[in-house]
Amino acid sequence: MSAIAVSYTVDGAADAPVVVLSNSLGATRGMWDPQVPALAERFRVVTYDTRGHGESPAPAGPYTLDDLVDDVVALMDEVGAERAHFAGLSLGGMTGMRLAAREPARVHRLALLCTSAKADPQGFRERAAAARSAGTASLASTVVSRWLTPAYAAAHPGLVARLEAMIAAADDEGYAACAEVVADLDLRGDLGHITAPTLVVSGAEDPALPPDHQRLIAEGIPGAELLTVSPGAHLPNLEQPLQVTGALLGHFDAAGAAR
Ligand SMILES: O=C(O)CCC(=O)CC(=O)O
Repeated sequence: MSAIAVSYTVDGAADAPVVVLSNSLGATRGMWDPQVPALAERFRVVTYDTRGHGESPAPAGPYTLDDLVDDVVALMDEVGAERAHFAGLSLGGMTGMRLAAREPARVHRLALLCTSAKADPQGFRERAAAARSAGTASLASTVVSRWLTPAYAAAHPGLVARLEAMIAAADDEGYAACAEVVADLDLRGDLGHITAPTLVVSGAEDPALPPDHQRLIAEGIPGAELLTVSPGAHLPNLEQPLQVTGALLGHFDAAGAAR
């Protein structure tokens, strides 16, 4: 399958270095709302909806991880970014690892949040089957229970409701095809080929992709740094926005300091 034109938003000065932000399974680019304003003070921030999500097209599956990477490369071409910093969470991080390994010249610095080089294939195949048979709404409350720690969710019922609605609005087939991408991938052989300076972020209480997954990534990518956010579950950028935004700013700003 060739690249599709994904839906995206650009914030920040036109001549600033570009940062691309990539969403997790079931989310949209709106998941980066807590990060965009601060990042956009120093960077040209491109957020997009992975195919099958949000306002992007949901072509019939199957998709491969390389299809998702092709979409990012086309997006970078579209916004005129020969090279960009890239941050991705979970599925977005998987896209980022493959992008950085396959197209090293296109990635300046990489941030990988709550992601995995090899996830549980059976669980994601079951998730895909459930999305197809009962719709993404049937998954929403279980998935959100992994995105936030129980205490934070209890204190933020409005956020929980918005996140559940976001998942319920995801295209059933698009979600399923992306879940199968996660089921099929094995990026362990790619890690040693990633040359972009890399920050890996874990949520200490992430029940979806626990910190062991990120430790393996950090050990496999030469020179990678590992940060654990606590308390934090699968979407610590929502629960600990200041810490996660600060870590991204520090990591991407280091490019300027090193110049
Ligand atoms: O979040 C992702 O992109 C993949 C892992 C996942 O679906 C975790 C979850 O929401 O349960």
